[in-house]
Amino acid sequence: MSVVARKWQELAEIKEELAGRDWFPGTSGNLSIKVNDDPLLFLVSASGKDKRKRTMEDFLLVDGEGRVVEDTGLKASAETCIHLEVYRNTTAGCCLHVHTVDNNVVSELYAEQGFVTFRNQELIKAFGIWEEDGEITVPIVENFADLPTLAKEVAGVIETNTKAVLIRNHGVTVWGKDGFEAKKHLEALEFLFSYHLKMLMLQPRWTASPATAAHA
Ligand SMILES: CSC[C@@H](O)[C@@H](O)C(=O)COP(=O)(O)O
Ligand SMILES: [Zn+2]
Repeated sequence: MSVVARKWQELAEIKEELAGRDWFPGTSGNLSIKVNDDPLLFLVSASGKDKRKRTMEDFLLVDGEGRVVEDTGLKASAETCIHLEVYRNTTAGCCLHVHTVDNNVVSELYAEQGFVTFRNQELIKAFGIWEEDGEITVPIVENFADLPTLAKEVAGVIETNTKAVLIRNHGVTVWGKDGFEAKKHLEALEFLFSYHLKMLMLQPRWTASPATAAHA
């Protein structure tokens, strides 16, 4: 099996799992997986499709400039430029983007602060953070209809330890060294978002930490 075929299958399986969680409402979301480092080549989902369906046309091969390598008449994800920035600025091997109610609400709650930090949660270990007081911070950027502008915003907040970026009232973009790690990071983050919002609903004055007290 060729590398492209292998990576295609890996991404298709991840897509199916995320679809099973209902994380692709209204054709939203996109996924990519690196096929080659240098020159950069990655598979990215086709634009505007129902990502809950598995077809032979789900992904397109794209180069380091975001250009489709082989014209199949399909369009690569409108947000390919964001995936491109992730590959340019990190060592990611896979990048996942989903719109969920939880990630949208958290992005809106902490938009002014520009980030959200999670502490005191076992699942923080999913990010490879094993310290007693480990924490994970997710930067939040404004949403822009102009996608090259949005991609630059995302690139601008990526630091060495950044694993994800929240886009305000839009969704989250998460990555990992491979498909397994990217999915692990995404699942852990959505757990943290959901826990955070449930605690706030039960105890409106609850704060995960002083650093996330902006809503109090
Ligand atoms: C109507 S879905 C929202 C889209 O504008 C976009 O944010 C998205 O996530 C999917 O875009 P796509 O071009 O299909 O990859
Ligand atoms: Zn989106």
